[in-house]
Amino acid sequence: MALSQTDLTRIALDITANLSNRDRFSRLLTTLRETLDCDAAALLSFQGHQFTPLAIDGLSADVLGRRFIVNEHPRLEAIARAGDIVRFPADSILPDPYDGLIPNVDGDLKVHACIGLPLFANEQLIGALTIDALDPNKFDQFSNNELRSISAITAASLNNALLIDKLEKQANNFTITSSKPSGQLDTATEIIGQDDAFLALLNEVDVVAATELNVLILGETGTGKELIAKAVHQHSPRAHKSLVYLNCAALAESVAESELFGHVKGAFTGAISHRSGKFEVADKGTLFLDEIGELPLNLQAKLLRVLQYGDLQKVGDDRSLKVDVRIIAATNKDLKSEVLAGRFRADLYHRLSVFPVVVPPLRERPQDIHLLAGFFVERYRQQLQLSHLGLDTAALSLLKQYDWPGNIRELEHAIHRAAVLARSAGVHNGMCMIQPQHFEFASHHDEKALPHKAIGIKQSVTSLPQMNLRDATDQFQRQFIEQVLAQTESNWAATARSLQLDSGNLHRLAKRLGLK
Ligand SMILES: Nc1ncnc2c1ncn2[C@@H]1O[C@H](COP(=O)(O)OP(=O)(O)OP(=O)(O)O)[C@@H](O)[C@H]1O
Repeated sequence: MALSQTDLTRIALDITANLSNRDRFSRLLTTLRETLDCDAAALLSFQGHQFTPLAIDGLSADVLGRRFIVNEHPRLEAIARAGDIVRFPADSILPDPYDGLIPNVDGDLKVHACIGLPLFANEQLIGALTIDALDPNKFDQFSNNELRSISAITAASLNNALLIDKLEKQANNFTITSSKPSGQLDTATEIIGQDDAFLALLNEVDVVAATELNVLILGETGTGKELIAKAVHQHSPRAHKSLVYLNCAALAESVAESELFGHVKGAFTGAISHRSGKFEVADKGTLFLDEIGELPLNLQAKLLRVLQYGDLQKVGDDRSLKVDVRIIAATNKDLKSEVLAGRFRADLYHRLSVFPVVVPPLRERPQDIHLLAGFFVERYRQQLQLSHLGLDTAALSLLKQYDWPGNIRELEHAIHRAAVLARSAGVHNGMCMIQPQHFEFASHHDEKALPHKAIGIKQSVTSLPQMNLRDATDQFQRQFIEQVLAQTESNWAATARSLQLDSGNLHRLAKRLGLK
């Protein structure tokens, strides 16, 4: 027997230690790695055809943020189906999901020892433990029965943790679903983040969601305000009703009032039929007013009236209409200064800011960078149909050094672009690796605190030659808009005027370029 009673007792004690789940699982994995003398180990939970890493040891930090959809990863699929320990032959042709993800080991993991231990509770698969070693004979000394004992102890611990999570409604695996129009399938977006401040925010979301209070979501661009707004709605008693979205920055002045409140036939030239506004569509549900700081003053007065009395008038109609709508508003502006500057009504501000929620910028959540990076790497691995996509250690540390003025959206775009460049650089040993040079900011990352706006257009044009025309044009537009935005202190309406663009068009362009 290769495993002693003491080893098993040590494993059992580790998981009963009075620690948070996260710490308990990391400790368990460290003990397992030492006991089994393996090079990498991972504990994953299983839900809805997906494995989610809960703790990893010996693997690249970004693995924690990856979400492994079972039918995309043949080894994990084999573990999920097996019902018992799976020992993969050292030369198994099934690709290993961790290929290239063991730091300091060349991308090629092809011949190595790998065992999967499915974890069950009441005959239901709740997770898996995977152990990998570079020496192909490493695990020969352990009998299946010994491995089953480890599996049973781990499964019991995981099951307990999941039950506690459920009871406490812990918010660290918040998932929100978004209904796509025209009968498309619902997609789920997980809100990734384990930083303490971020978990506190998710807790606030849970608390306020249960009430009828209006919510004001504050935070820099790209921090995830829209995702938080969806989470508030989906955790609220209105979840079964609509969540209606309106971007106040994209409202063309001529139709803004009708967009919000609707119009009756003949109200103005072109009003050939009755039209419901967003408020009416959101009746009994939630209206999400994104970029509320951009709402023109005349409409602020009308919005205030609906919030005060719950009734509205359609354009061209004298009658008023009662609506029951919960408002969630979001802005990346400092609304208090907007009030002081006379650009935002104080009374509306007070109505909206009953429950302000502040989403922290990514640079204040440094521990979440590798999670989010892993999450997006796996997303673009799938989208680009690559069998393996890794982020090398230097690239990951570069991501951690950068200050992310465009926050999570910028990180997502950076990973997408880097994945495309890594793919074009070629696949080696079945592995595609994202490296520091695949990030746009790599060349000036020493100037960490340097905001985007300070990067001279001329300077970056000289570093464009390996791009195609479209990417180069996008980059130029992005930087040009950023410079004008900097001059207007992030006032989108003023930026649109300066660029002589319609604000709706600027909004769409900025979204496409990843600026919004
Ligand atoms: N915690 C998170 N986990 C996973 N994805 C996230 C998270 N936060 C944001 N994202 C993703 O980042 C992108 C930007 O998020 P979102 O649109 O919610 O930001 P925002 O703060 O509303 O931006 P803006 O102020 O520019 O409208 C989206 O693709 C979103 O899905």
